[in-house]
Amino acid sequence: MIYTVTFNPSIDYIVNVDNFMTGVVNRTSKEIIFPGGKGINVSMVLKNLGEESTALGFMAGFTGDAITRLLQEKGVTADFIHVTEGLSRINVKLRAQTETEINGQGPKIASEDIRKLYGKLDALQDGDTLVLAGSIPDTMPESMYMDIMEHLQNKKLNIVVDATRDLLMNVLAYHPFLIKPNNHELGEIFHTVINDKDDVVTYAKRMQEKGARNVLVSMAGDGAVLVTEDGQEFRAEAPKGKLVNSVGAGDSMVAGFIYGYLNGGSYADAFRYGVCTGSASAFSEELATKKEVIALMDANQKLF
Ligand SMILES: Nc1ncnc2c1ncn2[C@@H]1O[C@H](COP(=O)(O)OP(=O)(O)O)[C@@H](O)[C@H]1O
Ligand SMILES: O=P(O)(O)OC[C@H]1O[C@](O)(COP(=O)(O)O)[C@@H](O)[C@@H]1O
Repeated sequence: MIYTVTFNPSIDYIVNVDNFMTGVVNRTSKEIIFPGGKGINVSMVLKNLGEESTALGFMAGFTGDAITRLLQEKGVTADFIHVTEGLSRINVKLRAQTETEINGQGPKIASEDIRKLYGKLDALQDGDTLVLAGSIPDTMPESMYMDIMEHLQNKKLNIVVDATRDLLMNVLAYHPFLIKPNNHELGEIFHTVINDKDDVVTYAKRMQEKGARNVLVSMAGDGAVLVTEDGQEFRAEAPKGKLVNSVGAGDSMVAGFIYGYLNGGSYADAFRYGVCTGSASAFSEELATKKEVIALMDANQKLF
């Protein structure tokens, strides 16, 4: 089974504003609402690819109810813990001359709620995949994902972590199966600017030295790099296409990687599916469908 955990789900409010200006009233030319948050996006894309998963995490308030309902409509199995203080986030994605994101803080999660999550995680069995993805409300310790990995360390799980800074760095000692920073996040960790794929490989290997098993680094329109625990190295340019909505492209890549790994059985398959699923989401308004992913893979065989 695949489980995703989203500590901080969101409603993604994506607005287009032509000629956006600060300090005045702007009007939208288009607006869309999607359920979001990294683990939730992974679950939704897995569903599109035909792979079942259970989305775990925390919901609060009317926004939490709306996210739960939207997921139900999409047929995603979810088992969220409802918390009482605060609201699930509304994350604003402003598409104007440039793209700007404003991501909220999220509700208060009490220690009793964390105990409930551990209760659900105790049902995981050897061979399961667990995705810990996204930020956590800022009232929570940066050791949160590490604590979960420590709690589960006696089970043989493939744990995927998509997080930034200390939340990510703290888990490395517990040998996550996969981490997926983007090139900017990877550079930030080492206080450097990453310029090209050679740099990406260098710093991805440093993440392996710190404990990560496989490191997938996404580079938006510049493609991706994967270094694996068995010493393989994969590089790919991104498929070419018209960028429509990049929100969720990284999460789609994680879903594609898991799907490719579980169904193809090799890191080469995982990488190919990861890149094409990320790009298929970037090229469409909504998250990638299986048809879009397959079409992109067929058209881009030379990239891999
Ligand atoms: N403009 C784009 N053109 C083609 N592919 C893209 C584009 N943006 C994202 N992708 C695909 O999605 C993957 C993840 O995107 P990225 O923006 O790096 O993730 P994140 O949202 O986590 O920063 C990329 O590696 C690439 O395969
Ligand atoms: O938990 P964080 O880091 O604030 O990110 C949450 C946001 O990231 C997303 O999951 C999209 O992530 P990606 O574009 O990196 O795939 C949105 O749905 C959500 O608003």
